[in-house]
Amino acid sequence: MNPSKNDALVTLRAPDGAQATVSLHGGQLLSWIPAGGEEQLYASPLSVPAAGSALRGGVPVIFPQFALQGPYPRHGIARTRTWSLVQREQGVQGDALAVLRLEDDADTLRLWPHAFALELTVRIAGSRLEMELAVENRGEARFSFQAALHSYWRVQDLGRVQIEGLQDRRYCESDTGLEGVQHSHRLELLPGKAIDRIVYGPASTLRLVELGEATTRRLLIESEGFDDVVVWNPGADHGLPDLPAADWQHFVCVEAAQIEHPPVLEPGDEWVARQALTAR
Ligand SMILES: O=P(O)(O)OC[C@H]1O[C@@H](O)[C@H](O)[C@@H](O)[C@@H]1O
Repeated sequence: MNPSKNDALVTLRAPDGAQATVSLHGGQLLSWIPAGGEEQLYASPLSVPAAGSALRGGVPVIFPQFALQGPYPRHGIARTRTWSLVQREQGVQGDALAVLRLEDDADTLRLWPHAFALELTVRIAGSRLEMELAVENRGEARFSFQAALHSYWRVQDLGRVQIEGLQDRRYCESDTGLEGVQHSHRLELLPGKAIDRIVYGPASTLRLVELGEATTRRLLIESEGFDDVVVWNPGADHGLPDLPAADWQHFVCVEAAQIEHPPVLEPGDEWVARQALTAR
């Protein structure tokens, strides 16, 4: 990501040195550096904010549709819109937080005919990041939706990465429709080979583990309210114009998601889900 081309960045700094950057374009967390630690998120250097398009990297918000599982724009309408900053606090509780909001307007109503509000809260302190997504029905008719926090976790070398905690869960490969059950505790990624898998609930605590020469990096991923998880990497033959050719090996998406059972919201009702990350 080229920050100089993005004048809508909100930076957060906690008293202990933890830092984060959020883009109003897409309401998207782009960077998270735990106190005394290293960047945890991948953001493509070829991705620039542009009206109607999504940034590649960080944590795009998927709402109200996952991928092309319905008639609306791919991954919904939130990641391509400009959000507002409604609250920013630094140091009050020893942490830093930002609250971003997106409401329906004439454009969103053309794309998805419902009155809604989304609020994304990002809070950092020490080695922890918390993200909360709230969806409110501001209209007069009920609606259902899918949602995800499409998190691009930065890794040094995808070949050394495994995801722990998905055992005994059903999955579906999005590209082939192949269904199965994840039997082993560890999902090892095959470098160069694409993976695009929805793992269905119930939610559990996951660990992203990268085995290094000298040290092992661990990211604890806890979610609440999101039943499903998407594991995605486009592989070596990705052909994505906004991703450098070799960068597939420097991230894996582990997305907290609500896909299989879309929540139904009555007028005035709210749905809230969270993910919390701890870097170790
Ligand atoms: O290129 P996009 O629209 O950002 O989508 C990236 C990927 O996002 C993942 O969530 C989907 O499972 C993949 O199918 C998709 O390719």
